[in-house]
Formats: sequence, structure tokens, C-alpha cells
Amino acid sequence: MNIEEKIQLIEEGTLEVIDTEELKEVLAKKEPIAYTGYEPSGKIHLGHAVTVQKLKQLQKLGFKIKILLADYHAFLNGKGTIEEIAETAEYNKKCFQALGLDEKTEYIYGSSFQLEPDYTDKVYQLATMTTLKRARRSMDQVSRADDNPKVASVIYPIMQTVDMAALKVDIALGGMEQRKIQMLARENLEKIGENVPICIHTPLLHGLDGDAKMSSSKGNYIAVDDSIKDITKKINKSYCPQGEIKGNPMIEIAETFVYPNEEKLLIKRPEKFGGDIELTHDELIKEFSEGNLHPMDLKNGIKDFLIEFFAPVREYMEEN
Ligand SMILES: Nc1ncnc2c1ncn2[C@@H]1O[C@H](COP(=O)(O)OP(=O)(O)OP(=O)(O)O)[C@@H](O)[C@H]1O
Repeated sequence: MNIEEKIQLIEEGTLEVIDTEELKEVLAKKEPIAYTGYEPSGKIHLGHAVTVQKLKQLQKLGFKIKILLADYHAFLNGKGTIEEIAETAEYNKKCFQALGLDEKTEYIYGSSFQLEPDYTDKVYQLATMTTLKRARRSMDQVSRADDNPKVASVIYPIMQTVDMAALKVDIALGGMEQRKIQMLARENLEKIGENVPICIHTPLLHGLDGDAKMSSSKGNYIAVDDSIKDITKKINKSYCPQGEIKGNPMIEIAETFVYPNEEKLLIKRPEKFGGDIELTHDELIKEFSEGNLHPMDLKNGIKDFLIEFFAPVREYMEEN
């Protein structure tokens, strides 16, 4: 595969790659490094799986993958005590392994390097160069709404920036809500003479309730290790307005998980409702938007797909 083809693959399913010229240089390196950080949270869900899919693709293209289990970030963001977070992080690590990232993937706890003198020194340097306003703004979609924000919320983006230097990353991957932090990081890393990584942003998956973001704290998710019974129950009561494409989580799941892996989505229906059908992406959009495909049938197709797609994850979680 030549560099242009690799770039095209990397861009697929993303909202932006900043920037593609720099990506060319990175692709010429021997084993470039890509990372995503995750605050350890109760469950790893389909939203998180969007970035994991991209990491798996980068891995196949020869990247070394680092997954940051961002325990201190979760702590700064009020997600629990460090001990509670450590326990969740172990469980999340198992979920990532179950999702099929290979054995060469490095799982790194934030607390394993974020207390080192060199790291702290960089945090202090950046603290003198970053305005409160900018740091606060970068956290708009990352921290919980708080009328009385803590100092922790402005240390957070500075640490996320220093992580990129400490982990020596060439690509920083994250969902679109990470954009403001990542852009701040690009500017700031240059100021302290560190390598400026390429930033890749993926779309946010809507919650099953139609909320703008699937999130463990909102309970509107399908976890990658959910049981067949839970997947079925959750999909059956999910938001899927007849004929609507935009913001419809069932359509998004099809676009994010089904079509990158299968040419057609199989929808099983009783004969009296037209019998089984298999739809390509374009056919699905047409049939659903014209009202020829009932939301319940779409949900059934998605449910069957997810049950099969995540079967290896359930098996891995049971066996390990
Ligand atoms: N619904 C989603 N759709 C796409 N990507 C997501 C979604 N939720 C989280 N991510 C991505 O996963 C990465 C890590 O997110 P992290 O777990 O720290 O987020 P979070 O917002 O705290 O999740 P949650 O609210 O579910 O605990 C980020 O890059 C983020 O963009």
C-alpha cells in the first residue's frame, strides 16, 4: 500500500486529520506511535469502540499503539478516589484487550509517569504559558458542568498535553469533543520545543436515548461486553424515529460498525412483513428515509449484528 492509500484509509470515518502533510512524514517513520487516552469509567461502550476501531486499523498499518488509562485525569475530573479508579482501569484494560488490539499494544497508567520530575516540570512550564480562559474553554465538553470549577479542571488539559510528549506520540486520536484540548496541545508543545503530534478526531456516537453523546454516566450505552439479553433490551427501547437519519443511533451504529465490516446488513422479518432483506448502506438510507423500513425491523437487524459482532468480546471476558 502506498502512502496516499494509507492516508485515505486513515481518513475514513474521521471528521478531521490535522494535518495530512505531516501525516505523510509520520508514515515514512519506522514504527510511529499512536495513542488515545481513556478516563477509566464503568463500562467500555460503543462510543469508546469508535476510537478503538481506528487504533486497530492504525496497528495494522504498522503503528505502535499506546492506550493511556488516564487514572489521574479521571481523578481530576471527579470520577472517584484513585483506588476506585485503579480497579475500574484494570477492568477497562481487559475490555480493550477483548476488542482485539494485538499483544504488542501498550497499556499505560497515567499515574505510572505523571508524577515524575520531568513531567511535572513541563506541566509547570505550560502553566505559565496557558491562559485560564483558554484552559477552561478547552474543557467545555470534557468536564462535567460545574458552576464553581476547580483548579483541577485547568490542570487537566495541560497534563493531557504533556502526556503526548511523555508518551512520544506521533498521532493523538480522540473523539471530536477532545478537539479544543488537542489544538491547545499542538500550540503548547511547539512552545516548549516538543514534537507536535498529528491530531485525528472521530465523530461522537449518539446515546441510545438520542442524546448527543453515548456516555457511561448517562446510562444510554451498549457496553462492548453486554449480555445478549441486555443488548436486546437496550436496542428494543432505543430511540429510532421513523424515517429519520440524522441523529438516529441505529443508523449511526450501522454506519460505524456494520458497513466498515460488511457490505450488507441482514434484516430478518416474518414473511407477512416482506421477509428477510439484505441492504447496502445506500439502500438502508433510502428505504428507511422513505418509510419503507420499519424502525423495529432496523432495530432487529442492528441487534442481531451487534450480538454477533461482540461475541468474541463476551467470550474473552468470560475466559479471562
Ligand atoms: N459517545 C462517544 N462516541 C465516540 N467517541 C466517544 C464517545 N464517548 C467517548 N468517546 C471517546 O473515547 C475517548 C475517551 O473518552 P472517556 O472514556 O475518557 O470519555 P467519557 O466521555 O468520560 O466517557 P463516558 O462519559 O462514557 O465515561 C475519547 O476520545 C472520547 O472522544
